[in-house]
Amino acid sequence: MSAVRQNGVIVAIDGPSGAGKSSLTKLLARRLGYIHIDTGAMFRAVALMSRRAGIASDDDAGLAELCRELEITFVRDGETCRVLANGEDVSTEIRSEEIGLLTSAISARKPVREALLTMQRAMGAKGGVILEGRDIGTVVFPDAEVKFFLSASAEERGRRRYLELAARGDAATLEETIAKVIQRDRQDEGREHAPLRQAEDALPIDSTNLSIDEVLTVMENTVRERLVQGAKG
Ligand SMILES: Nc1ncnc2c1ncn2[C@@H]1O[C@H](COP(=O)(O)OP(=O)(O)OP(=O)(O)O)[C@@H](O)[C@H]1O
Ligand SMILES: Nc1ccn([C@H]2C[C@H](O)[C@@H](COP(=O)(O)O)O2)c(=O)n1
Repeated sequence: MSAVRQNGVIVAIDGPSGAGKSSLTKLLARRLGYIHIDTGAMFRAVALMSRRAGIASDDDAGLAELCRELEITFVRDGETCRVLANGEDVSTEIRSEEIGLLTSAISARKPVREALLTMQRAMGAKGGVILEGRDIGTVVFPDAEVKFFLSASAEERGRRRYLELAARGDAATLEETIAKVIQRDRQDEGREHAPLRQAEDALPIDSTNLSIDEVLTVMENTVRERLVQGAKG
């Protein structure tokens, strides 16, 4: 356990698309009174702003300039958290499947990762935070006191995403959705910079056959045990 941070420990939750990271991070943050940092939303905001600016996903100079001018902030709105890009609420627009796929390409670019790495470390340095993403426990905060790697089968993650899309009126089929999940897994795992992988000291949780509440119980108990261990020194 590293030196005690000002506001509590840092919790890292990494894993592939549709594993349940955002759902569990929101619930765990509420239970612990911690701040939820959705790093995927930050990459999505960059992707959205790059598309608006007509910057190609492989234009590293253009993306670097965009990130230098971009301020991403999270603001609480009741039970939800809104994502602002230069003060504009982009919470809904960044969630489209089109932006999701563009984000996977954008997030592979080194200038984007370097810029968001600096922002994420600044957001979480004092602790009392839960960051969810693909590289939190391996790159952003390798010294995080608690790390989880949350996964589920591609079929189960595709099913979950399919239900989400159907609820939004999206006509994508289950087979198409599973294929897109697998495509994004390959892109996130196969990229050169900060690929998706489980940190050696992360607790793996396979949620394929677990409810959200069952996963939450494992996570909360683990964090609280680490907090007690840390308090003992
Ligand atoms: N253990 C679970 N059992 C059943 N459904 C789940 C479980 N975990 C999450 N879900 C559902 O799966 C969908 C995707 O969850 P969530 O958005 O939290 O995943 P994610 O890992 O953050 O995905 P992404 O990285 O693509 O944003 C949501 O509708 C959520 O309610
Ligand atoms: N720390 C992170 C978080 C996200 N990404 C990439 C991976 C996804 O392709 C995309 C969107 O993430 P999501 O909102 O679906 O969790 O952003 C990353 O590379 N590193």
